[in-house]
Amino acid sequence: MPENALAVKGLRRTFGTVRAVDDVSFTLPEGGSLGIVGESGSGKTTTARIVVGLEQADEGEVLVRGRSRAERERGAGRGRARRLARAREVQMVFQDPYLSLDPRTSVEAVLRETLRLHFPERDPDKRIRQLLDQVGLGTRAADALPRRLSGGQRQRVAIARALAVEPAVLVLDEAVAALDVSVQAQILNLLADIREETSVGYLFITHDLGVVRCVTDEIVVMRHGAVVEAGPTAEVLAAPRHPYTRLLLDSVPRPGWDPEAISAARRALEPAVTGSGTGRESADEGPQDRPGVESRVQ
Ligand SMILES: Nc1ncnc2c1ncn2[C@@H]1O[C@H](COP(=O)(O)OP(=O)(O)OP(=O)(O)O)[C@@H](O)[C@H]1O
Repeated sequence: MPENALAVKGLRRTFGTVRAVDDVSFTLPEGGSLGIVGESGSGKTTTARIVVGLEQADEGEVLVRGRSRAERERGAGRGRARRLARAREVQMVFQDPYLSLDPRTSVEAVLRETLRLHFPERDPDKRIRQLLDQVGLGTRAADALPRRLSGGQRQRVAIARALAVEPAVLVLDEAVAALDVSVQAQILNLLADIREETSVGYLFITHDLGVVRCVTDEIVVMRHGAVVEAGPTAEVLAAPRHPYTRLLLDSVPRPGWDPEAISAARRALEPAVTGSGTGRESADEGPQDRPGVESRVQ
C-alpha cells in the first residue's frame, strides 16, 4: 500500500454564519489523483486553501506524508524556514497563471529562483533543463517573459515551478478552466504523464466533470461545505448514489441538453438535497446559469 500523500480529517471552517467547510475528510495516496467537485460556493476552494496553508481551519487536521502540518512546522523553526517547509509539502497551481507569474522574470529565471530558495546546495542548470523538458517547453520559451507566452505555455511554467519544489501534493484549482479545449487536453495529458513519472499526488478542484473524468482516480462531491458522496471516479460518475451528484451529472451539457428540463429536475430534487444543507444557495441558480458546469474534455 502506498503511503498517503495527503490525509484531511474533520476539517471545519466557518465565516460568520456560513459553514464553508463542514467536517470534510478524505485521503490522497502517494501518486494518486483526487477531484473535489461541487458548484460555486460548495467549499472547494476553502478546503484547498486550508490544505495549502493559506487558510486556517477552525477544526481538523491536515497530514502530509503521514505527518501533521502542525508537527512538521514545529520542527521547521519559524518564519521563512517554516514557509519553505510548507511549500515543499503542497504546491498550488491557479486558474490564471499570468497572475501568479512575475511579468519581469523569464521562465528560466523563475525556475532558477525557486530552486535557489529550496535547494541552494544543488546545481540548478541540469534541473532547469529537466523541468522544462518535463513540461514540454523548449529553450525559446525558457528565455521568454510571461507576456510572450500563450495561456497553455504559462500554465506549463506554473506547473514546472510547482514541480521544482518536489512537493508531495499539487493542488490544481480550476487550473485548466481558462484554457481553450484543445490546450486543456494537452495540459491534462501532460499532468497525466508527470504523474506517471513522479510520485506527486494531485488534488483537482474543479466544477468541470469532464476534467474529473479524465484525470482523477477518486472523487469527492461537496455541497454546502459538506461531502455528500465520495468514491472511485468511474464508479461515482457511472452510478451516482446521491441526488446532488446525479444533478451535477445531469447539468453537463450534451447533445439534446435541455436547460428547462434540468431546472425542473433540480426543483424536483431540491427538498431531497437541501435536507441537511444550510439553504445558502440562491433559488435562481439553475444549471444554465453556471456555464462552468460543463464537460470540456471528453
Ligand atoms: N474569506 C471569506 N469570507 C467570507 N466568506 C467566505 C470567504 N471565503 C469563502 N467564503 C464563503 O464560503 C463558502 C464556500 O466558498 P468557496 O470559495 O470555498 O466555494 P467554492 O466551491 O470554491 O466556490 P467557487 O467555485 O465559486 O470558488 C461560500 O459561501 C463563500 O461565500
